[in-house]
Amino acid sequence: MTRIDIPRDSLFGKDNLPYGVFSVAGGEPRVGVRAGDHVVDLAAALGDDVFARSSLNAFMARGYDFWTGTRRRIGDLIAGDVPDAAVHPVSEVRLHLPVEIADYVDFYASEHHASNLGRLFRPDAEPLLPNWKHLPVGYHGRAATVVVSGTDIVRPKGQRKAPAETEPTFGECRRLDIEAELGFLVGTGSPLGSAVPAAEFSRRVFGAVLVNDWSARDIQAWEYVPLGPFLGKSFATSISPWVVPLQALQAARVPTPVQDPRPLPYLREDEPWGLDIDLSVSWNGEEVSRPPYRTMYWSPAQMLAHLTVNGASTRTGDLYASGTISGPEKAQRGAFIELTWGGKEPVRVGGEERTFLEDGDEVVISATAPGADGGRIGFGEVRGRILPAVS
Ligand SMILES: O=C(O)/C=C/C(=O)CC(=O)CC(=O)O
Ligand SMILES: [Ca+2]
Ligand SMILES: [Mg+2]
Repeated sequence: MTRIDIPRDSLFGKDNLPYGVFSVAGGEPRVGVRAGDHVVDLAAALGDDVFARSSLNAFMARGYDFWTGTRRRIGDLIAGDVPDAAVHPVSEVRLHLPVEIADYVDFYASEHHASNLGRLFRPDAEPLLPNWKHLPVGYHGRAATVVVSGTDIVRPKGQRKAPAETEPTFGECRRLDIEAELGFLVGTGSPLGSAVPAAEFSRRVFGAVLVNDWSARDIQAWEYVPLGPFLGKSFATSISPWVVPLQALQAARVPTPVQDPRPLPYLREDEPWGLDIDLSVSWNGEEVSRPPYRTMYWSPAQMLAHLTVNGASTRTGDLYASGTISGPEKAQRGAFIELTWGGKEPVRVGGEERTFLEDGDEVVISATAPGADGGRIGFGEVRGRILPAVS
C-alpha cells in the first residue's frame, strides 16, 4: 500500500483532483485522477470498469450524482492507503486526449478580444457588432481535429489574399497565431427539441480544460465573410490533458462584468458563473501574456443556454470553448494578432523579434484558480510546437 504525499502548496491537492486518460509503458490507456505528483488508476482503485476505458466519456455519461459520489470516494481513498498497483508517478505516464470529442463550438465571449479583432479585421466599422452584447456569438468548429497537449501542429496551407494583393495565392500560412481559451465539456447531453436553462449548467457540464485554438489569420481573413471561420481554424485545436471538475471551480466563482443591456430572460443567471482564473501564455519559454478569465463578458452557463435555446441537442463529450481570453491591458491579450497589433508591433522572445509563429516555435498556456482550501488549483498546461508545412 502507498500513502500519497501531496505537498501543501501543490496545484493538484484534494480540492482539485482533475481527471485524465493515461497509460504506462506497455499498458492500455485508462482513466486516472491526479493527486499531487501522482496519478491514481481509478479502475484499479475503485474496481469500476467505467474507468477501464480510453476516454472519460462513459464516466461523464453517468451524470452528476455519480461524479459527486466518485469525487467523495477519491477524497476518502487518498486520505488513506492506496494499493501500490493503482499509483503511478505522473512523470512515468503518458497522457492522452481525455475525451472523445463529440461536437465543438467556439464562442467569442471576451469584449476586449472582440473589440481588438474588430479594429484589426474591420477597421472602418464599429469594433463590436450590434448583436455582440445581446447574445454570446459563436461558430461550430471541427471536433475531429481536437488534439491533446504535446501534439505537434503542422503549419496549414490554403488560400490567402492580403488587402493590397489583387488575387489570392495558395501556399503556407504566413500569419499563424494562437488563441488562449477555456473549454467546457458536456457530461450529460440534452435531447433534440429541448433547451438547457442556464441554471442547469453545473449539473450538465463535467469540467473544464485549457484550449489553444490555433488560427491561420491570413486564410481566415480571406475566407470568413459571410459564413465565419472555416479552414483558418479547423486544422487543429489543442486541449490540456487534465479535466478540472466543475466542482473544483466553485471557489473560483465570481460575478461576470455588468451586462448592459440586460440580456433576454433565457440568458439571465441568478448566480453568475464568472470565473477567477489566471492564464499564462509562454512563447519559446518566455511569458508574453497573462489573460484574466474574470474579465469575460458571457459566462459558460449563458453559453450553454444559448447553444441549446433553438432546441439543438447536446451529447456527452461536446466541447465548447469560451473564445480568446483578453483583458484590458496589452500584456493580457490571448492572441498574438492582438499582442503585436496585426504584426506591426513585434514582441521580443528569447532575444528574437516575433510577430506570428515561426516553424519550431513552441507555445505553452497554463492556468491556476483559487481552490477550496485557500490555496490554488492548477489546470496543468496545453503545449504545442509548430512543424513546417508539408510540401
Ligand atoms: O472578429 C473576427 O472576425 C474574428 C474573430 C476570431 O478569430 C476569434 C474566434 O475564433 C473566436 C474567439 O476565439 O474569440
Ligand atoms: Ca477561437
Ligand atoms: Mg482551432
